[in-house]
Amino acid sequence: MNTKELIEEAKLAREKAYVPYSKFKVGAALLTVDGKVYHGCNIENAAYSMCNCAERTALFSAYAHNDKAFTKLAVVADTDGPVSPCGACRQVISELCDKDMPVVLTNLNGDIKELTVQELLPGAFSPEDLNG
Ligand SMILES: O=c1ccn([C@H]2C[C@H](O)[C@@H](CO)O2)c(=O)[nH]1
Ligand SMILES: [Zn+2]
Repeated sequence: MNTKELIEEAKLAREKAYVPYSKFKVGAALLTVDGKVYHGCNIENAAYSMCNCAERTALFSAYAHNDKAFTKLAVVADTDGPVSPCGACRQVISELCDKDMPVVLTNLNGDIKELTVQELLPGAFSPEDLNG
C-alpha cells in the first residue's frame, strides 16, 4: 500500500471518531509489515482527561491483535497545515515504532509533512532510560 492509499485509510478512520466535546475528528492508519492496516480515531469522554487520540488508538488496536511491526503511520485532521500529534502520542509512537519509520502528517487540503519517528520526538524517554 502506498502513502496516498494509507492517507485515504486514515480519512476513513477519521469518520469513526467519537468527539462530542471537541468536535475535532482525527484519523490514523497504521501499516504493518504484512500489509495490514489498523485504523485509529480519537475517542473522547465526559471525563475529559480520558480522551484517547487517534494515533494511540491505532497502535493499541494493533497491539491488541498481536501486531507489533509497522512500516508507516498516517494521521489526518481538518487543520490549517499538516496535523501535529500531541506529546503523549509522540512518546507512545517513539516506543512502539522503529525510530526510522515514516510518519505522514496531513490534513483535508492535502498538505503533507513526512517525518521519521525520531524526528517526531528527538530525545524521547526510552525503555533504556529505566536501567539507570
Ligand atoms: O494529533 C492529534 C491531536 C489531537 N487529537 C484529539 C484529542 C482530542 O480528542 C481532540 C482535541 O484535542 O483531538 C488526536 O486524536 N490526535
Ligand atoms: Zn495524541
